[in-house]
Formats: sequence, structure tokens, C-alpha cells
Amino acid sequence: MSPIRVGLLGIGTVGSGTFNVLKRNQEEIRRRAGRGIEITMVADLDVARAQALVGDGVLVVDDARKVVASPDIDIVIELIGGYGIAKALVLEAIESGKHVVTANKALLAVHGTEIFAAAQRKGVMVAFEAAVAGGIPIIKALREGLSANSIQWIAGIINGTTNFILSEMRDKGLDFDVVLKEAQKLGYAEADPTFDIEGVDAAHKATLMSAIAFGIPVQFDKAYVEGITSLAAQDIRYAEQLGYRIKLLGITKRVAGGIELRVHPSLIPAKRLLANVEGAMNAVVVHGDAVGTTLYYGKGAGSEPTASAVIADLVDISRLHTADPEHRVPHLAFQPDEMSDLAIVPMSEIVTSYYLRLNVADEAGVLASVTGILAEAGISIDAVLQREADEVGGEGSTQTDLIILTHDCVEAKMNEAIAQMQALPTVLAPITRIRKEELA
Ligand SMILES: NC(=O)c1ccc[n+]([C@@H]2O[C@H](COP(=O)([O-])OP(=O)(O)OC[C@H]3O[C@@H](n4cnc5c(N)ncnc54)[C@H](O)[C@@H]3O)[C@@H](O)[C@H]2O)c1
Ligand SMILES: N[C@@H](CCO)C(=O)O
Ligand code: NA
Repeated sequence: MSPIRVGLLGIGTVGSGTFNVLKRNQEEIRRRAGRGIEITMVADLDVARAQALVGDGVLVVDDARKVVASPDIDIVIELIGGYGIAKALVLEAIESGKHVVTANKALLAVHGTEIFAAAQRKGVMVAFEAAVAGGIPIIKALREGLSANSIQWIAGIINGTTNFILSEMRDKGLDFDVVLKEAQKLGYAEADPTFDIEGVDAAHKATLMSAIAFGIPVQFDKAYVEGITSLAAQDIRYAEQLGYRIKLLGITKRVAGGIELRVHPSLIPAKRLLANVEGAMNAVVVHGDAVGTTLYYGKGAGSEPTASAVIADLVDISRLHTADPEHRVPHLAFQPDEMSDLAIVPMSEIVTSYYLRLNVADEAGVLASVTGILAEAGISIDAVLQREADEVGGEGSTQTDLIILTHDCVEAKMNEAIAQMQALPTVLAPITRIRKEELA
């Protein structure tokens, strides 16, 4: 059988990895797919660089539309990124009956409903394994491997850049900005790194996992998103002293009122495997009612790890493109006419436990007034740590840090309690609140 012909849009970090791995492993990939898979056309704004990467045998153009419109292309890989031209190109490729592979989680988390509906109408596949946790086959696991289960919750470290920053800050005492620059140099960060550090990228990925796990539409606009930019070094230290590590988690969970969908820094017990995922590594824990807890670990970013997922999608499409569209795995795991309308619950309704740090006047009665407010709100305390004033503010200091771990309570109650504690004259600075997940 003649090779399936692939057009590549954007040959940057992931695009070049895809080209190289496909070439290096072409024979093994052919034996799996049943036919060769060849990138025959590449579009990139930097034609000279692209041509140098792929050699003379591949046609390189600067206009991606030429690839999308070419009758000689069966599958389009979109590795440009962003919502702009990438969206137009993906929709045009679908309209012209081409299958699409993309690593663009931003695009799918925001415009997935429109894109998957268009693909459904045209009977083509839009594959996106690379979009969530890079090389880890988490989409495959959720959509196929766990299809017997009623999935209860997913919690993951799904942004390599922020995990790298948190690890390097803790282990080497390096500054945030220095580590971010390093992550950019290593090709982990998004074109706009605020997407990484503000939790947006993790929320894009959590949104996609949530849709697949629970059979709900992609709803990035309903996700709660908080990044790592306001994390203080002392919170990382205090968390360690209490037996926890701080990680940026993407969480989606089935609860009585619907589905939780949230990204924020979280304390997790240091003994959990997830707490020991370091550097740019990703890990996702999925809890299904039948299987129990399963864990997926690996490289979530970088050139060849992400290419690994892109090429796995190419192999799937090569095998399935002649199949009746109804026999293929649905884009969001559930049949399109069987989607659920379970609501994403507002953040004020989520239930979790908390780490609080209060910078307080070092005087009698402070602890009692703070714990009094929590008791009044029905929030029970798990542990309290009070630092020596000297340690916090230097010799002769009159202020200290009070760290409180709570048991589970509703976020709205915690918001009220924090507002009341903040109003105490003995509370000297804005209260730090970090959610805590036991993940058991
Ligand atoms: N880098 C990673 O580790 C990683 C991992 C998972 C997913 N992703 C996603 O993969 C996609 C690509 O990321 P990347 O890191 O390879 O980006 P990149 O910036 O390294 O590469 C993008 C390439 O697209 C080209 N390009 C830009 N506009 C173009 C246009 N209009 N027409 C043709 N080419 C154009 C650029 O010249 C560049 O070569 C993004 O959606 C990103 O979110 C990246
Ligand atoms: N910027 C992303 C790339 C992988 O999606 C990260 O750091 O995880
Ligand atoms: Na993946």
C-alpha cells in the first residue's frame, strides 16, 4: 500500500521532533500502521530553516493554506499553536475532508465543541493525544483503557514548566524568573509563558480530560484557574515541615452537584507518588469506580516526547481512516448524542481542606481569636504550627507566622472565615490560602 501523506503546519519544537522521530523509526512505524506514514509537505513562516530541517525531498511552503488545500495530503498536523490562524486552518482542513492531528490544547479547550462538531459532520478524525500531558498516553487511557469505569476523579501535574519551576526553586533555591527562562530555553514553555505560570495551560488540559472522563462538552470558561505566581518560598518550606509538597494540580471530580474543574497550587502529602514528580515530568492520577486508582507518569513537554504522541495519533488514523466513522472512538469518548449536561460547579461550592498562613502580631490571644472564627464557621482544625517571631521577622520581631491546616469544608465558608480573620487588627498581612488534597 502506498504511504499515507501528511502535511505538517509549523515545524518548531514539536514539529521538528515529529519529523525526526517519524524518519528515524519509519520502518517500525510502518510495520505497526500497516503502511508507511510520510510527511510530504511542510508549512512554516521560516521556509529556509524548515527546508534545512527536512532536506530537499520535502516540499516546504510559507503559506499553510497551500498544505490544507492540497489534494495530495491525507492528514494535516497542526503544530503552530494559538487560537488564531490555527483555528482557521484546522476548520479548513476538516472542511476539505482531511483528518487532523493537533497538540493545541488551547484551541481545543476553547473551541473544541465547534471543531469536533465540524469533524463529526465531515466524518473525519481530530486526534489530540499530544495536547494533554505530552507523551503520556492519557487520552488513550481515559477514552479507551478505562471505558468500563464511572470515573470519579482525576488529579494531575499537567504543566511541565510550572513543575520544573517549583522543583528548582525548592531544591536549588533559584529565583522564579531564572527557572522560567531555563524552561523556555528547554522548549517546555508556551509561546506566551503566562499561560504556564498562571495555570491557564493546565486548565486547558484539565478541561479536555474532564470532557472525556465525564462525557461533558469542553467548558474552559467554567474552569477555576489559579497559577503559581503568588506562591511564596516560605509556604513551600512550611508545607515541607508539615509533611506536604506544593504542586500545581489540575483537578476534575464527580460530586453531588455536578463536576468540579479547577487548577490551583495544592498541598499534597509528601508520601504520595504525585508529590515526588519532579522537574518537567507530568503525572496524572485517575480514579475509576471499578479499577480504583491508576497513575500515568512521563514527559509532558519537549520535542520528542510530544512528537511520540503526535505520531501515535498518526498511526491510529492510518489504521482507522477507511473504517466507518461510527466505528471509530468518539472524540470525547462518549457518543456525540449521549453527552451529559452535568454542570461545572462554582468554586464557592467545592469541598476541600486548606493550608492557611497568617502573619500575626506576636501577642497573647491571637491564636484564640483566629481559631474562634474557624470554630464559629464550623471549620475544624487538623494542625497548627506557630513559628518563633525571631525566626520569621528577625531578632526582637513582634510578628510571627501562624500556619493552620483544616479539615474539609465548603469553599464559601472558608472565604467568609478568611474575610473575618483578615479584619482582626492582629492579622498584619493578607492571609495566604492554599488548598490541600489528600488524593486518597
Ligand atoms: N513544546 C512542547 O513541549 C509542547 C507540548 C505539548 C503541546 N505543545 C503544543 O504544540 C504546539 C506547537 O508548540 P511548539 O512548542 O512546537 O511551538 P514553536 O513555537 O516551537 O513552533 C511553532 C512553529 O510554527 C511556525 N508558525 C507560526 N505561525 C505560522 C503560520 N502562520 N504558518 C506556518 N507556520 C507558522 C513557527 O515558525 C514555528 O516554527 C502548540 O499548540 C503547543 O501548545 C507544545
Ligand atoms: N507548556 C507546556 C507544554 C506541554 O503541553 C508545559 O509546560 O507543560
Ligand atoms: Na498525551
